[in-house]
Amino acid sequence: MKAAILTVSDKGSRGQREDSGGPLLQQWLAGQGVEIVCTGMVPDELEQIAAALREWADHDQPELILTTGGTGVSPRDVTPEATLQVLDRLLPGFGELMRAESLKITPMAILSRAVAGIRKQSLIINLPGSPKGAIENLAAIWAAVPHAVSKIRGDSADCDGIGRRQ
Ligand SMILES: Nc1ncnc2c1ncn2[C@@H]1O[C@H](COP(=O)(O)OP(=O)(O)OP(=O)(O)O)[C@@H](O)[C@H]1O
Ligand SMILES: Nc1nc2c(c(=O)[nH]1)N[C@H]1C(S)=C(S)[C@@H](COP(=O)(O)O)O[C@H]1N2
Repeated sequence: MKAAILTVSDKGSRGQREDSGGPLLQQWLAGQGVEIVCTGMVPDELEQIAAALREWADHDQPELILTTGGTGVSPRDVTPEATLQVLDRLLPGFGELMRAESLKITPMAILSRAVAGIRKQSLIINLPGSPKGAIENLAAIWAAVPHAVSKIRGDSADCDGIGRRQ
């Protein structure tokens, strides 16, 4: 599986804060055997976020595109709106499960407006900006990702018993 990671951060883009979220996600994904083919950082600007997602989904075509940051309630948090602009199809369950699992960790999980969905052949998932939060959310939904990306690409794998909790 190939993946891309987009860090959405005003401070990071201004060089005011080292992006620790992006590299941590790369490390976690490498542990799952995922090849990182694109990484990038943009400020919390809707058009820039949307342009990066379109570019990667339409040209680089990684199976998985993760964003980290900008999913909260701060005035400049617009990652979900940018993501919805570029999606062909919405996958509500990813955001639902991320919030449900995160609520077991922090009540602040209700502040996450993260969305996920499909653009062409890429699965796009929003993660929160805090590095710890990003990993927690990714781990919460990871069991469904390999099957999701194979079905998005038209593989005929059937769904019976896939990832069933033991
Ligand atoms: N607790 C944290 N520790 C380290 N880095 C963080 C933390 N929270 C956020 N970041 C970095 O900021 C990025 C954007 O996350 P978030 O949207 O929460 O930032 P912010 O705090 O709203 O401010 P900004 O958008 O200016 O970075 C993250 O991808 C990560 O690189
Ligand atoms: N698992 C988990 N989910 C989490 C968090 C966290 O620390 N752990 N942070 C919450 C907080 S404080 C916010 S503001 C929202 C959105 O974060 P973002 O604005 O950094 O994207 O994610 C929420 N979801």
